[in-house]
Amino acid sequence: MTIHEVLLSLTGVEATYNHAIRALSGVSLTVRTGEIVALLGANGAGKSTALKALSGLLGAERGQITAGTIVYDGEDSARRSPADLVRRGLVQVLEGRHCFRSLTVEENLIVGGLGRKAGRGELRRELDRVYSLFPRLRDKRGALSGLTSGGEQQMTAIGRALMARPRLLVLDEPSMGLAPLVVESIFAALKALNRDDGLSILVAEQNSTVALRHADRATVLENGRTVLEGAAAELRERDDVKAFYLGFGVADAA
Ligand SMILES: Nc1ncnc2c1ncn2[C@@H]1O[C@H](COP(=O)(O)OP(=O)(O)OP(=O)(O)O)[C@@H](O)[C@H]1O
Repeated sequence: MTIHEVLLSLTGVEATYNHAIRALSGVSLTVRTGEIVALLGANGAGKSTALKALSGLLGAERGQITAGTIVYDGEDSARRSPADLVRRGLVQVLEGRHCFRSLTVEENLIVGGLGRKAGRGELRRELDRVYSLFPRLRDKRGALSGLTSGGEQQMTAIGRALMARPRLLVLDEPSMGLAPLVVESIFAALKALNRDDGLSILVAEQNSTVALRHADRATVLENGRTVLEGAAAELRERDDVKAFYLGFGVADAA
């Protein structure tokens, strides 16, 4: 996949909740078109807050950006509403695989395409694309989402985001609580989207092993601050990185 211009950049972003709790104190990261970037860090490092800041969702949790800049597609993202950012192709899959539990899998997917003026034929083709990425969803398309497995709900949440035709897909811990084989199939689908459709992806993960295996680059947060940034292949090889930042013990890192 060819990597082009900068699609998203955060520079020195600081953020608080309720004007009191400092959650970010200097986050910088870049995503270029055609890239998969992993945002890594331990529990509470600030990954979710950084994602909410860049997709305009922080305000919904009484959060505020207090310093720094966020530029998406050449524009200050603070000047755009979350819905506007979605229309411009910045689509986020929230942590916790939110699905409309009383809608079927297929209805959930269709909801993702409603914000666009797509004809029936186009919607059908996009549904088929989602089903070819996640064949389990085709089998379960008539089932109520609330009655499907955790992995199927995560696939539905990702599929719904894809129906909005993102340019930058942002995911918050897609591996959370899922069996290793399911996690692999989700990351394999993300990789295929990146390779075949040129989709740019920013994925926050505590599971740094799987994220570093699939990403081009990674940014590591610690206590709300970017402490490291580099090619995923290089970070994968560095034992100090694994031991100090990525939650591996020294024995695991060896
Ligand atoms: N809605 C909120 N209100 C107040 N404080 C919050 C809120 N959400 C997160 N925080 C705090 O902000 C800090 C960063 O949390 P955040 O959820 O961004 O980290 P994270 O890296 O995504 O962690 P995790 O992997 O556990 O989700 C933490 O100290 C957390 O307690």
